[in-house]
Amino acid sequence: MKFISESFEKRLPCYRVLDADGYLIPGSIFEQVKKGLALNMYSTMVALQIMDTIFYEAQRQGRLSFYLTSTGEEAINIASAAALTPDDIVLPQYREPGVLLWRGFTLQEFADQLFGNKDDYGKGRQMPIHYGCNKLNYFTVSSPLTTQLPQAAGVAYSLKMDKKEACVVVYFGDGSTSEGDFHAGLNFAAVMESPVVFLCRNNGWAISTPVTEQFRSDGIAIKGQAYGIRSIRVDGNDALAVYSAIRAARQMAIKEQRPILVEAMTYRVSHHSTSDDSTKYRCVKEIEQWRTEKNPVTRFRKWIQRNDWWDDQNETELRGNIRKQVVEAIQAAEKVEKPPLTDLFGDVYDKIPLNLQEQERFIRDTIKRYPKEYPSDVPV
Ligand SMILES: Cc1ncc(C[n+]2csc(CCOP(=O)(O)OP(=O)(O)O)c2C)c(N)n1
Ligand SMILES: [K+]
Repeated sequence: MKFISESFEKRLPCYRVLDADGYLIPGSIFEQVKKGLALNMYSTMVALQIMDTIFYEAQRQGRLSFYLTSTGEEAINIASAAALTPDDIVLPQYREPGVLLWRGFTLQEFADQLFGNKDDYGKGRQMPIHYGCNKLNYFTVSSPLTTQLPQAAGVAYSLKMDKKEACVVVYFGDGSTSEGDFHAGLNFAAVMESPVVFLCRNNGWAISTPVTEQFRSDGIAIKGQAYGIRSIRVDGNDALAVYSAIRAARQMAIKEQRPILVEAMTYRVSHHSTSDDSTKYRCVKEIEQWRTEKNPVTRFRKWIQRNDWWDDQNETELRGNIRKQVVEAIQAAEKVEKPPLTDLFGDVYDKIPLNLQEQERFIRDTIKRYPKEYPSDVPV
């Protein structure tokens, strides 16, 4: 009689290419990244940083109702996006706007969604940061955690039936793996042999819940094996490692028609969102260390600068340009009128159900009674 041990003698290794100081680790195997691609990746990481900083401040000024940054997870966002082709379908959680940025979503399109104006594709019906874009193969962010995983298994199965040269990439956090949908999604994809890359951003925290209170396993990658899914753990703050791992995962998913699980180790440097103060549950020293020494954008910059592809002047120009573009996008989005009130109720159900009809009557009455409390520019 032999029980399988609940623990492993050794933790799963973590795939790395660049060390903490941006030097190539001798002997590491990785996909070459040429100058053009490297500079595009770096510029987009910086754009994500700046977009996050300015939108976050706009929320603090009361101009936006909500915001959430990807600070510390720029390499996972951009390097994974760079490893895909535009035909690959993305099912995001909410901390991956960099994937959309990489695919060409403009700063104006981001700002329009955040302000919920009439140019927003969601017609202002979603909270800020719930981006989505049909033409860029990016499903709309949905707040209920982990619903995107079983959906991804299904979307990938449809690619399989259509014999497409593409896969699905589905993003989620460590906390999301505690939902039943995580297990349903992995098992479904394994059994149905769906070409999907499950990309877990293991950033240590699910709002105030640390991973130590989330699971007793050696992280997430090990769980793939239990479902019969090939898996890897990768340093999520190492853009070259993320790029290579996702390229390989995508290739295997499509060629071998199978799911792959990637666990990217990182840290959520920002507060969970603008509704959170993370210094209430974690120490400031830890946050600062990840913001500075372990910063994925700085690490990648050291590598491109050592290759003589980048200098301080390039940096100043890039940052100045992007800052200007973000501010202009905010100013333009603020001026665009809100969608008409009818859009709040139509366009979801074929026939508007009774409870929604009642809600519509209620809000119209309320606006009539308290006209000063509602913006006069909302067309009814
Ligand atoms: C089903 C469900 N339960 C709880 C929440 C509330 N909630 C929103 S974000 C979050 C933390 C998720 O953490 P994780 O998946 O690790 O992603 P991260 O925010 O760290 O990127 C929680 C609990 C929710 N949105 N949906
Ligand atoms: K979801």
